[in-house]
Amino acid sequence: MSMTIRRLMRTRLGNESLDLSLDGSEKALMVGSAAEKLRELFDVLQIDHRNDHNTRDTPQRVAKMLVEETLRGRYDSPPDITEFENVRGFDQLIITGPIDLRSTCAHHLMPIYGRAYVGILPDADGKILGLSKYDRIVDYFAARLQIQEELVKQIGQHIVDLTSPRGLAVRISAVHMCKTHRGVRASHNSRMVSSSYHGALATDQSLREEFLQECIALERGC
Ligand SMILES: Nc1nc2c(ncn2[C@@H]2O[C@H](COP(=O)(O)OP(=O)(O)OP(=O)(O)O)[C@@H](O)[C@H]2O)c(=O)[nH]1
Repeated sequence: MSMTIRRLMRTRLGNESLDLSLDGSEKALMVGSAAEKLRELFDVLQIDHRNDHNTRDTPQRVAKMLVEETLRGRYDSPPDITEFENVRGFDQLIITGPIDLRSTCAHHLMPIYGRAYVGILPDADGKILGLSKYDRIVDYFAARLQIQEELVKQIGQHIVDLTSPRGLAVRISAVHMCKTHRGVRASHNSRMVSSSYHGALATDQSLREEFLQECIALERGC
């Protein structure tokens, strides 16, 4: 069996990335295999994708969407980051958001959508991360099959590993369509809020309050 195929066949948790990102030809191979399985699924569901003008290309379309869009955070490398010298030794809380969040529920494969906020307490002797990179990191981890508790932790841990700040907070407020569009059919306003705190933001109550107040103010501004 070729290395390429073996790499594609390795299994991982739904919100973990592969050890190595996939290149274009490996992704094409994955899309083709997934499309074939989706055609089988349509057959099981008695959807005549061969003759139905609406669903004829849907298996291929869905396979491409999964590999290249909604689950791409499993197959791509993490976003490149730009760091700047913290020449003035800035050591106060920075809060960025709202960051639009688009993810997929691990249980029913339904969309999760909402907003993320990141609070960073930089190290005066450390580096400063380019602001847009927080959005890219959120998007990268969201593009997997997720549950919200693990998503906030993955985002937070990645930023801590990259930049070693004195403190970090990640907060997500999101609608889970597995709960609003089916099952219990909850209100479309029903949200889940979860946070992950690291370093000084985990231990210093006043810093957490400052972060939460700013999140509320930023949320109100939407
Ligand atoms: N804690 C947590 N639960 C989630 C999240 N996303 C979905 N869920 C819940 O996970 C559960 C899914 O497991 P099951 O109870 O086996 O699913 P189900 O029988 O279809 O349940 P219903 O959704 O109640 O119809 C549901 O209660 C979902 O609402 C999440 O991010 N965090």
